Amino acid sequence: MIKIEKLDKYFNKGKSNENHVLKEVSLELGDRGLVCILGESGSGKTTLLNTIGGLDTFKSGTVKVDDVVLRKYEQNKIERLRNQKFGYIFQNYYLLQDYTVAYNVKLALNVFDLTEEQKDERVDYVLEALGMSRYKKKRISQLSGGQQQRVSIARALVKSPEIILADEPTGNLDEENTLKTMSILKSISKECLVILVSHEKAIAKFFADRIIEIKDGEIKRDYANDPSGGYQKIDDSDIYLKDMERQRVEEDFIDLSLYREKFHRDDPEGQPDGKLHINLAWKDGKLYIQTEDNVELVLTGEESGCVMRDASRPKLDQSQMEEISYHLPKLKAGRSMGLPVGQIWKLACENIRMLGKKHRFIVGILLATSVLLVLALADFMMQHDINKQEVVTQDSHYVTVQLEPANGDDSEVSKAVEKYCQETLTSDIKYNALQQGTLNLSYDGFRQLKQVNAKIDNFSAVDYSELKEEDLVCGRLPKNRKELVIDKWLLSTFQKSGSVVASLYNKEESLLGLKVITTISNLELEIVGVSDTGEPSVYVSPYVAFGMNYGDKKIMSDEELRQTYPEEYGDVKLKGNQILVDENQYQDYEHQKRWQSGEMITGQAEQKLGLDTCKIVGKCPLDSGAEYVIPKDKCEEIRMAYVVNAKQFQVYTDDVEGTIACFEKKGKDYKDYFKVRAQSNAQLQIEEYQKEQKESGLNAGYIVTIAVAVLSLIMIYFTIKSNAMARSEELTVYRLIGISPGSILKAYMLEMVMMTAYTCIPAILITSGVIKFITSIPSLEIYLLFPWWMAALLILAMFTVNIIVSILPVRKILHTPPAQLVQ
Ligand SMILES: Nc1ncnc2c1ncn2[C@@H]1O[C@H](COP(=O)(O)OP(=O)(O)OP(=O)(O)O)[C@@H](O)[C@H]1O
Repeated sequence: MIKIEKLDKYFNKGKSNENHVLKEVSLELGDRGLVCILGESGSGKTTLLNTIGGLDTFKSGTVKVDDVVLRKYEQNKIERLRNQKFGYIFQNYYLLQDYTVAYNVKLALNVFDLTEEQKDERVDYVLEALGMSRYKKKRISQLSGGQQQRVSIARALVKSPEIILADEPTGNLDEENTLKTMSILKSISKECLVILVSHEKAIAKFFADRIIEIKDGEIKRDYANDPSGGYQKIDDSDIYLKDMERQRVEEDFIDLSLYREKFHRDDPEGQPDGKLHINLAWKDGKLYIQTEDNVELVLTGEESGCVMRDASRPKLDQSQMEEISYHLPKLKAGRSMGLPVGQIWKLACENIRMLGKKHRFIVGILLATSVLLVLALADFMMQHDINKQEVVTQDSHYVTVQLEPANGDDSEVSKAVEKYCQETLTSDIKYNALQQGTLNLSYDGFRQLKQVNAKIDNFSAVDYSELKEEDLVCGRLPKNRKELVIDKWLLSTFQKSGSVVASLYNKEESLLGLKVITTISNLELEIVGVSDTGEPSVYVSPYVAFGMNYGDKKIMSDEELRQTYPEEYGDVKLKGNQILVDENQYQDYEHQKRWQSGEMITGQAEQKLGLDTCKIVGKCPLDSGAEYVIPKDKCEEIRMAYVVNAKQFQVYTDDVEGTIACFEKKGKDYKDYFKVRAQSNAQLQIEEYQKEQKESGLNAGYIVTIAVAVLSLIMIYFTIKSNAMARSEELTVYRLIGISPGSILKAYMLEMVMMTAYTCIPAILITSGVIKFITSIPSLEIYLLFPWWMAALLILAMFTVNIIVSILPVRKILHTPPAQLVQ
C-alpha cells in the first residue's frame, strides 16, 4: 500500500524560474487495480509518478510504501524499493536496443538470487504470457513500437513487482497497439497495483478502476471509475451517420441530407466556422458539385477507405479486450543491491561485445595511443637518459687532478707542486699518470683478415689488484704483467665500432687468449678474463698502466718480476740504482763493451726515466715485455717525478666526491703557486654530454614528447568519454531496472580494464620489443631507449588514466536521480 502525505516538490527552488510542481499532495493507493493519473500537459502527472516511484527527489512530505517511509531522496532505501517492489514502463520503453528481447528482460533478474535456469524460466513464462515468445532472440531494434512496449512490460513483470508505474506507456503507439497494451496493463492490475499516467481521457475511462485528476500540481478529482461505458475507436475512418446532426432539404426534384459532427462540448474549436456554400447541378445524368476553394471533396467508397454507414459508431467493451494471465511467484531481493562478481563480469563482457563498430574504434585509438606514447617516451628517454657507453671513456673511480700554475717564478711553482704532490700522494693513495691508450687487437683466424686490425680505445687502465673474482664474467684474474682483463663494456663499444674483426668477437669468451698490443709502449698482453664492472676499463699491472703513456720505455718493478717469474727470479731484490735489462740489451752490453766497470750511462733511460746512472746487475727475460727492471721504490720515484713534471695525475678512489674535496682543500695552501682543479672525468663527460644535448634540441624533443603524450591522452579522453556519454541511455536502463550504481560502475571499470588489457599491454610490449630489436642493429642507426620498467610504468599509467576517464562521466550519471535521466 502507498500512502503519500503533503508531498511538496519544486523545480529550480529559490531561482527566478522556480516551479512549485506538487503542492501538498496527499493520496492513498491500494494493493491492486489500475489507477490513472489524468491531467493536462504540465500539470505535474509525471512528477507525481516519479516521486512515488523513487525516481525523483522531493522537498517535503512523506511517501510510505508498505512499511518503508521515504522523507527525501534516500538513494539506498529507494534502490531497495526499486528492486523489490516497483516495475517501470515508459513511453520511450528504455530498452537496450542492440540486445535481444530475452537479454533485456533477464537483465531485471540479475539482482536476485536465482540460478540461470530459474531466470530463463521466468523470462520464458512472461514472454509467453505477453505473446512475445517468438521474438525472444530478436534484437529490440528489429521490433515495432507496440512489440517494444510489450518487452518493457515483460521486463517490469518478470520480477513480479507489487507496483507497476507506467508513464504514458501508449504515448508512442497507434490506437490498436494502445488498446492492446492497456488491456495487458488492465490484466496485470488484477495481480498488482498499476499506476498509470495518461492524458487520454477516453482510454482512462475505458480501463481505469480509479481516476485521479490533477491540475497545477494539485489533485482536483479522485474517483472510482466505471469502465462499463465502452470505448469508441477513433482510428475508424468510416462515417457513422447516426452519430451526426442531420439537416434535410426536400424539394420537387431533390431530397438532400447534410450531416455534420455533433457539437462537441470538449472541443468547441473543432466546429467549422460560418456557412458551407455548395452549388449542385444535375445535367446530362451527372451531378456537378461546386464548393468553396478550401473544402476538400471526398467520394465515399472502398477506394477512399471511407464508407458512410447509416448507424452509430460501434463501442468496444471489456469482453473484446485481450486478456493475459500471469502468476509468477514473488521474488526476494538479495541482501545487497549490488550484482555478484560473476554478473558484473558478464555485464562487462556483454557491454564490450555489443559495442560493435565503436569497439573497433576504441581499440584502434588505444592501440595507436599506446604505440605513440611508447615511441615518444623512447625518444624522450634516449635524449634524457645518457647511454654511458656512447659518452663515458673514463673509469668513474678516477679523479683527475690538474695543477694550474699561477703567474710567478717557475722554479717556486715547481717546488710547490713537488711539495703538494709529496704531501697528498701518500703511500695509501693509488695514483697514476693521465691515461690515454689504445689497444690494437689483431685477428689472424682468416687469411683474408690477417692484416685487418681492430682497435679498442677510449678506456682507462686500472691496477688489476682492484679487480675481484666476482667481477669476472669469464676467464680469470691476471697473474702477472703480461696478462690483462678487459671489461665487457669495451667489448660492446668494440662491437659498435662496426669493424669486420669486431664482428668475429661477439661473445665474451671469444676474447679469451687473444693478444692485444698497447700502441704506445708496444707491449703484448694476453686477455685472460672479461669483467663486468660497468666501467670502460682494462685491468693490468700498475706499471703497465703507468707505462702506457710513458713514452716508449717498458719498465717493470722487481716486485713484478718476482711475481711473474717466481721460480727464476723469486729472490731477486734490487737496491739503489741496480737494474736488469732485457736479454737483447744485455747482449749489446756484452758485445759492444760499452759498459765500464759494470756501469753505464743509460742514455734514453736517463732522460725518460729520470735516472742518472744505473747499474746493470743482470738480465730479465724477453717475454716479460719489460726493457728495464728497476727497484720498486725507484718506480715510485719515477712515477712521482713524472706527475710533478706533468702537473697532473689521476687518483683511483671509491669516494670520488671526498677525494675531490680533499685535494682541493689541500690546494688552498698553495693558491699563490697553482690552482687545483680536481674532477671526475667520467662525471664531466656526462655533464658535458647533457649540456650538449640541452643545447642541441633537447627542448624540441621534449616538446614533441609532451605534445604526443598530451595528444594521446586527449584522444583517449574524448573517445572514452564520448563512448560513456553515448551510453547514457544504457546506464539509465541499468538504473531503472534497479542495478546498484556501485555495480554499474564496477562493470564499466572492468570493461575498461579488459579493453586496456588486450590493447595497451600487447601494444606497449610489442612496440618496446621492436624498439629493442631495431636499436640492437647498429647499422640502422636508430637511437631509442625504452627500458622494461618504463613499459611497466606506462601500462600502469594507461590503466589508471583509462579507468578514471571512463568512470568520471558514468559516476555523474549514476548520481543523478533517474527522473532527470529519463526526461
Ligand atoms: N527537470 C525539470 N526542471 C524544471 N522544470 C521541470 C522539470 N521537469 C518538469 N518540469 C516542469 O514541471 C511541470 C510538471 O511537469 P510534468 O512532467 O510532471 O508534467 P506532466 O503533467 O507529466 O506533463 P506532460 O503530460 O507534458 O508530460 C512542468 O511545468 C514542467 O515544465
